[in-house]
Amino acid sequence: MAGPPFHVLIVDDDGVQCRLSEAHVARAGGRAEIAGTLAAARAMLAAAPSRFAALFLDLGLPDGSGLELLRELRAGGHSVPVIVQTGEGRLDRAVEAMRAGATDFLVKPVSPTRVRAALEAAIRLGADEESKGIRPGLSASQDEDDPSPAMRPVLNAATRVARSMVPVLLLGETGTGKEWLARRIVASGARAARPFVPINCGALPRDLTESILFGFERGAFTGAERRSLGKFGEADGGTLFLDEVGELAPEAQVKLLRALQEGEIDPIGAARPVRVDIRIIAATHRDLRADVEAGRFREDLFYRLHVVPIELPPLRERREDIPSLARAFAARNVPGRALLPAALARLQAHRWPGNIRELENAIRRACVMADGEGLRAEDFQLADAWQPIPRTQVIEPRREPAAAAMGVPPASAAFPTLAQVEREHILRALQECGGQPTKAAKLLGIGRTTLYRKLKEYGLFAPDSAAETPKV
Ligand SMILES: Nc1ncnc2c1ncn2[C@@H]1O[C@H](COP(=O)(O)OP(=O)(O)OP(=O)(O)O)[C@@H](O)[C@H]1O
Repeated sequence: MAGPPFHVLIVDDDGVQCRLSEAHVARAGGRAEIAGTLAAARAMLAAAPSRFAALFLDLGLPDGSGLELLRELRAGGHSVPVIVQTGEGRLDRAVEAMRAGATDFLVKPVSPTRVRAALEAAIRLGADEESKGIRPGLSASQDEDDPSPAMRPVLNAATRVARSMVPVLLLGETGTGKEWLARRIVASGARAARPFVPINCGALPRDLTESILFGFERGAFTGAERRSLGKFGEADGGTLFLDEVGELAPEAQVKLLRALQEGEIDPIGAARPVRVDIRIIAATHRDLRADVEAGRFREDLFYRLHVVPIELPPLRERREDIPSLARAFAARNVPGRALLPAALARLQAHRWPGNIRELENAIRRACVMADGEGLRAEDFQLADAWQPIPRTQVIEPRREPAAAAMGVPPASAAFPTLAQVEREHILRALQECGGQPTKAAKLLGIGRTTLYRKLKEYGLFAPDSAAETPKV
């Protein structure tokens, strides 16, 4: 790395590990200093608090855990980037380290490229903070001024991870704002000005997954007329948002794991691997742990992604946020149009199976339909939600087609639109199969992914559909 020489403190009692880390620091253009105990590290940091551009911190030290030192540093307002190193199988400690304010964590044995990427990112982070002052974390916006009790821990967790490099896994039903939160996290971190590349893993065609993710060289295969960077290449230096990560095919899971572990990728047709420096934020509405148990998702990949899980509550559990969100969406559509009290009451009473996305769509539609000054309760045609279906329970037949359900355009009652018919037909298939999506997909002659997409499109995802994940 170019620039003036910098100092890195290696806190580790393992001589071999110290030499390895020292070599990495030297290769990156820095100078390493070594502390074999917590006491030595404390003394060195106290003597020259701003001497070190970064710390490598081992957790198991002769006189205690490295976490103690990390906590002391953060409690004292010290923001030096700290790269924690843990032994294999100690990912629980990594979560703790992250919560204590670690910048990144490496699981030993760790590849040299991964160490180098971590070190360079840490130094950059430190330099950024020096020039800009410590970042305050997520900035406030309408619904964050006074968030609901359900959102408070979410926003706090987001603030904590914003400054670090650790992988974050965002959990929550469809439309709860997982991508929104991912962008907020990135916007207040050191990578704010770097690329944010979202990928919907559920929409990756199997045969093209590798080339879309990792890119290819010109002439790598018939039709490869130009070199392609791939999503990893595009996100280099920035953040990759892996949406619906639970939908990744098994082969793609292996490749993703390698990219995360090694910090390098193999574009198709490339002579050698390419080093990438990427922060990963993944999201899923599924119960990934159950997928691991059922053999659908690789356990090792799960642990790589699940370092800091943050769960977004469904909108029905944060009803206090509905007025501010609704007002913000209304203002975005037609500035100055007020939401009348009866309309707000109606919005607060609805179940919102499609969550914030459904609310946003409902407001957008109401803004188009309404002709008065303000939005009235009658301007919102909110369909009853599809209730979560216990497997044994049969859905009550719906009396009316849900014209205003998310994604279904309004139509005259006399002649339903194609979308309405499709929605009703899907509901009937689910009813026939006791609410099991896999069976319903078979019955409908479509793939499970297509069915999920349609359920999502029509706002039909049951609130605990993640728990209802079908068996493959
Ligand atoms: N707190 C918020 N303030 C304003 N808009 C929000 C907020 N949260 C979510 N949104 C908006 O709601 C919509 C849905 O959010 P988002 O796409 O992030 O959900 P998601 O959980 O990623 O959905 P999916 O699982 O379907 O991909 C987006 O248009 C987003 O901008």
